[in-house]
Amino acid sequence: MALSRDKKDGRELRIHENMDELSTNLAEYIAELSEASVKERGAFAIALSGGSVISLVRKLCEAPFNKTVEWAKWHIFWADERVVAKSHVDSNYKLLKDNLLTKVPTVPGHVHSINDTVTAEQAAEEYEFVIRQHVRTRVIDVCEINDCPKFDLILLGMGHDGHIASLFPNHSALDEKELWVTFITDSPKPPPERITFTLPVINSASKVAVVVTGGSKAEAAHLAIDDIGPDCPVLPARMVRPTEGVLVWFLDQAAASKLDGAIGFSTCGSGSLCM
Ligand SMILES: O=C1O[C@H](COP(=O)(O)O)[C@@H](O)[C@H](O)[C@H]1O
Repeated sequence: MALSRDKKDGRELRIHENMDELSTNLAEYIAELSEASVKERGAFAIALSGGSVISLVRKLCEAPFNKTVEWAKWHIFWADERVVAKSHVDSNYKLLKDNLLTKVPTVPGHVHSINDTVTAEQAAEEYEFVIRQHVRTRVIDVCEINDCPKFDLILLGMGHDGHIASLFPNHSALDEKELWVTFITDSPKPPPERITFTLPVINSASKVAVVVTGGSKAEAAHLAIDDIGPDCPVLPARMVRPTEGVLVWFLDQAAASKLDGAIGFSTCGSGSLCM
């Protein structure tokens, strides 16, 4: 069992001894949310990002998840996408297709990737339109506070610089308040052209999970999670604060190594961490 720590403000930290434990715990979490959403609303609307988190969701292709999850009820979106061809190695769609979509019985018509034949600006506009249609039919729930889409789960990774989705530090896209999906053409991490959910959409989700692994992201995890005080740099990951929803951080021990109190994490039995 992973160490689970609840922060005062409703955030939850789950710290895992190794990647296998993390991916199992993440798969269980996603499967439980899927089951609950299907029972309550008849659908599970999930938005995923790209990057290293996708190798961790591969566990869903294994037993028991491959058989128990109601894949036909999944409606799959991307929290961010690189504006490249779907067959390109940088495509977040291709990453998920290769790692999950070709291995479990999702419904092709429920997989909502961007139009890769238009500009980043047009792709963002079209993608927002697609999401609006799904909110209208309540395949995606709606947040009563701001009428934003309320995804059942938004699954994010975090970059070394603290970026989430394609929202990078000090970028004007972080200030977007009206649009649900915006575009950038100057991503500091290649490729430059991307579309991304905006913070209002991310923070309207029912559940947001941020997955961070590896010691090279430990400093960013510390700056994103701990109470740093007024001099804290503005990290996009720190701006993930679901208004009504729940935020869960999934970390491995290396990524958690610089968190306040990390000195007290120790192994206490097979696969467990305790403080
Ligand atoms: O460019 C991106 O980077 C982040 C983080 O990727 P990682 O490989 O360092 O985990 C990812 O979450 C995002 O979707 C992607 O477009």
